[in-house]
Amino acid sequence: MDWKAIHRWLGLTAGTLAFVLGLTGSMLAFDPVQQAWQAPAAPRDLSVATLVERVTRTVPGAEEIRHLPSGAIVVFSFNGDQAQASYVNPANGQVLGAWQPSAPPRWVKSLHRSLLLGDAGRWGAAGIALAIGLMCLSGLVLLLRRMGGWRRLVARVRGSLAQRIHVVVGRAVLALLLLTSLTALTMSASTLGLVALDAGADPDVASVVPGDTGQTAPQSLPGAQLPMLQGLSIQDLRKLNFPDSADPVDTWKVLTGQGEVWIDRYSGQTLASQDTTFAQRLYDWALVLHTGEGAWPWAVVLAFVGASVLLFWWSGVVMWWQARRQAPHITGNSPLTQADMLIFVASEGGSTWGFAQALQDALAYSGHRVHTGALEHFQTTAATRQVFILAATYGEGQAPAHASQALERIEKLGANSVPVTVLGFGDRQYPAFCGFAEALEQTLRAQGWTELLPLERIHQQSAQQFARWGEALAQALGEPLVLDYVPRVPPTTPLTLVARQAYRKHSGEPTAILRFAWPAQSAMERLRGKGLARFAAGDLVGIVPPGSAVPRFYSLASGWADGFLEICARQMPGGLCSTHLLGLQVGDSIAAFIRSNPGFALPRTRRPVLLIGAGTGVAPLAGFIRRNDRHTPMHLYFGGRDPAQDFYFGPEIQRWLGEGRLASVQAVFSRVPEGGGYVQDALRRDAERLRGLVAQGALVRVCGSRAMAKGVAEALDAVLAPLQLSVSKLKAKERYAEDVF
Ligand SMILES: Cc1cc2nc3c(=O)[nH]c(=O)nc-3n(C[C@H](O)[C@H](O)[C@H](O)COP(=O)(O)O)c2cc1C
Repeated sequence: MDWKAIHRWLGLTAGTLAFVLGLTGSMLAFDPVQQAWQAPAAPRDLSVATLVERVTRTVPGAEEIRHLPSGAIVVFSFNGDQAQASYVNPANGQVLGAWQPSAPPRWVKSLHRSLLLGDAGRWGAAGIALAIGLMCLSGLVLLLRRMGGWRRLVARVRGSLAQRIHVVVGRAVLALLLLTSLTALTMSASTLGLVALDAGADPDVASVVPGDTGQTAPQSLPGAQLPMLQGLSIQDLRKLNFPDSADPVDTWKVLTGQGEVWIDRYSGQTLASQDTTFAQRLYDWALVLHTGEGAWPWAVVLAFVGASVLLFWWSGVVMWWQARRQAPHITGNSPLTQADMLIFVASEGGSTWGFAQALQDALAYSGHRVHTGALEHFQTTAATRQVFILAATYGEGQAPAHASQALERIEKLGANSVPVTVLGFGDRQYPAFCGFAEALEQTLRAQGWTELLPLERIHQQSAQQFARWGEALAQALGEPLVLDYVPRVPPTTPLTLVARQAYRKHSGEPTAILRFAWPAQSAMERLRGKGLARFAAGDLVGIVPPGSAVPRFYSLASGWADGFLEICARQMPGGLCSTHLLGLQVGDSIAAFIRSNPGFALPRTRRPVLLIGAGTGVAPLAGFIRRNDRHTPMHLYFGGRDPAQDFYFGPEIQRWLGEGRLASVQAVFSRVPEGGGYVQDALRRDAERLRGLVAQGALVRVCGSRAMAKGVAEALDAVLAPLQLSVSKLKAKERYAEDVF
């Protein structure tokens, strides 16, 4: 079943009306809260008989006593021709003031119940309640799929702001919202007459007038002397009707949660009783659960649930809009049966379609007929010469929703001689990096499909990595091929260089720590989301060099709170961006934007933190240490080549040690005698100590080249084996994150 389509379709249609119900529901929820404040609640141990006695004294002509869900007591009376309803203090019967039926304006109620459309509207409102229930169910399925199962349901949420809001709010209120929609349906069923709640006609009862004594009119028993009322606690009473003074055969009528009872006004005997039906009890429960009547703390919860619909609706629409913007608009698609090159895509957020378009354009440019489609349509035709699968991974190594059946489909199809090449898209911060692409690769090979290129895995939609894959592809095809993927670049802000510290002036590639300032922003600009986004150490700054549309990303060595933006840039041979950066003079500007890297950010923690970095990879780690005002025990392992050349942040590191921001540092250098080798060698030597830190719950952050990160992971796997732990287990617990380049 396509849960996503159901969820999205319902959200965009019924969701907009659900937003109205949520808003009005929230407003209505204030009523029980206000009611609870209006009059004192009756004490628990008060008997109805005592209350009747007090009321008879203070309210002449009392006809009815109601015990409101809020706990307050209201007495209805007739004073001459004047009907009155007053709050009464149950402790002494004193009249407190006139009773106001209900505070919220009628139209709010009417909008909530029937959209101001009478009976047809009631059906509409019930339909929306049903739709909300279905959205809750489909939402749960999608939530589980996104997070990767029940066990990971509470894990940190990733994605765009709208996605995070949708998921976080969903986790908090899904069950409550489902309950609200079910209770609404229960209530609608009775209002629409689908179930009968009437207990049936009142029994035909009458008080028996005692035999004529010949002198006076027969005396009614005062309410205070009725045995039934003496034994009835006010907590159980809902409503008590006094016998009509003008009708000698009228009776007392008592309504409780259990049912109705009629009492003879002379003898105090019970004349008849009627039990509450199951349907009535159900309705009563639904009423309390849906309205919070008589349970003001619950009403407050309901107000939040109502308001959450607003957030759902807004974030849902934004998510839909974002997905639409990224939706596949493949241009220049050839018909499947005529294409010699097929591209199949599996994407959740839509970005992989952009890569497919670049591949399609490049292949078409070299004269191929190319067809691009979604992976669930995987197939080959007589014309097919090559197949490429571009697949993103979600959840814990899962397929994007639309391609959830693709593996099974491929398993059922027999292989033929057409080579199928898989290109995975993912993020190294997830334990199952490109897990779905790997599963596809395995299945295809097991089925006997050949390949033009082995599986390649693209980290964080890297345009550079994709271009390198394109070069390998061009070589394998024996054709000139240029993959020109132009990512969508957010608006940039000019940053001005305010300081630079150069390293390696004499040998090796020049490197510099560059510090930038950003233009001042007014509060209004910030509100409108203009200017540089706030950032923390470990987030990325995207820099668009002049003459290119493709940004390069650098890890940030500072946070917004530091008041400057700092990176450590190394000259890449022939690198457009690094040449630009290293050529900057103080006062020059660059065009930049922020990309958050939430998986790598360091949460506030008291646990020990193990920071492992090599070369310029120490930059984000330096940013973490710089902000460590709380003196969390941070331990740094730094790997360089030569302390005279590339001990980046060396003097600062010494200072941070002295200030207690850094608990210890192990710096090793691979190109000098007795330098200590590589950083992974230092880890192996410190195995015992590291096991101790990890056993204390340490968080680990690793930053550096891909080869270095691999070496570190292997070394730590060996170190942690005696603890029955591994890097992938720590990753799954979100205790280990890498930032590799
Ligand atoms: C909620 C969520 C879960 C993800 N799970 C994984 C994962 O388990 N493994 C992985 O390698 N990448 C994972 N990613 C990263 C995406 O696969 C990666 O960003 C990909 O480029 C997105 O492509 P798309 O926009 O076409 O869907 C996840 C991303 C999100 C937002």
